[in-house]
Amino acid sequence: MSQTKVFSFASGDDISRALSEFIAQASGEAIARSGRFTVAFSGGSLPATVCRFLKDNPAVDFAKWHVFWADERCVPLADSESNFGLVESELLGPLARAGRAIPDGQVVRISEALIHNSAAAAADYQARMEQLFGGPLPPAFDCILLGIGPDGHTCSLFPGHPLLEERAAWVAPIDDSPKPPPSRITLTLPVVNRAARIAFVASGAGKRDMVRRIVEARDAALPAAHVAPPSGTVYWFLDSAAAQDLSAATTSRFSL
Ligand SMILES: O=C(O)[C@H](O)[C@@H](O)[C@H](O)[C@H](O)COP(=O)(O)O
Repeated sequence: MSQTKVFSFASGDDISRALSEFIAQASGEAIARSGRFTVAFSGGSLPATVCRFLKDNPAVDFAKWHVFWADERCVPLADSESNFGLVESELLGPLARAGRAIPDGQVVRISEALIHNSAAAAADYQARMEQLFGGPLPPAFDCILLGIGPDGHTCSLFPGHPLLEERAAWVAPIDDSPKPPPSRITLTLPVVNRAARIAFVASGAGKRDMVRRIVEARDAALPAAHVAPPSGTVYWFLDSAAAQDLSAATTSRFSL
């Protein structure tokens, strides 16, 4: 059974400070155990929220990080729609300028040569994952950072989409994403549900009903409700507006 911990914070800065501590701890434990920290980022508002203080956290040994994307849009890396681009501007660039760069070979981007063929891009991305993690079991990331959409999607796993049933591929293509752009690659549930830690990050009143339906009602129509790693923990980092519809008993004081 996966464990769930739900934290509510007064401000966006408080969420970002807590995420910086949380990720520093996850990274420190993983590096002490295995010599590396494997992490996957989503796009949307998440990279800015996660990296605001993290990029300056002196406790983090970024040289040991291996960075992946939970989902990526099939666009050039320099495109404003690129999820890589968000993490580049919020974390990778600032770290490099501060002399604390994550070695480039440990930053696993979508292959730009394959963005016009999402199936090939997904297969290539999975092959590069396999080089690091081996097989045949799906990779067990140390930490996956997820957002939720207004329809309850997470990664690029959308309500009612056949990709929710994918059990073989670790990385899958999607060419009919209801959220633009339509062509993307995404981690699948078998990978997401092997992670040691999942952190959902959501803020704003627009997410409050969705958060309640996922966290309390476990509404199976919502992809994010399928995130339940049997040997991992799911953490929710919410602002008070997004947490507003949750019962007081659901949230707990932030502690690591
Ligand atoms: O590529 C993407 O679109 C994202 O990875 C997506 O899954 C995102 O995390 C959610 O849509 C939430 O986005 P917001 O945090 O911006 O609401």
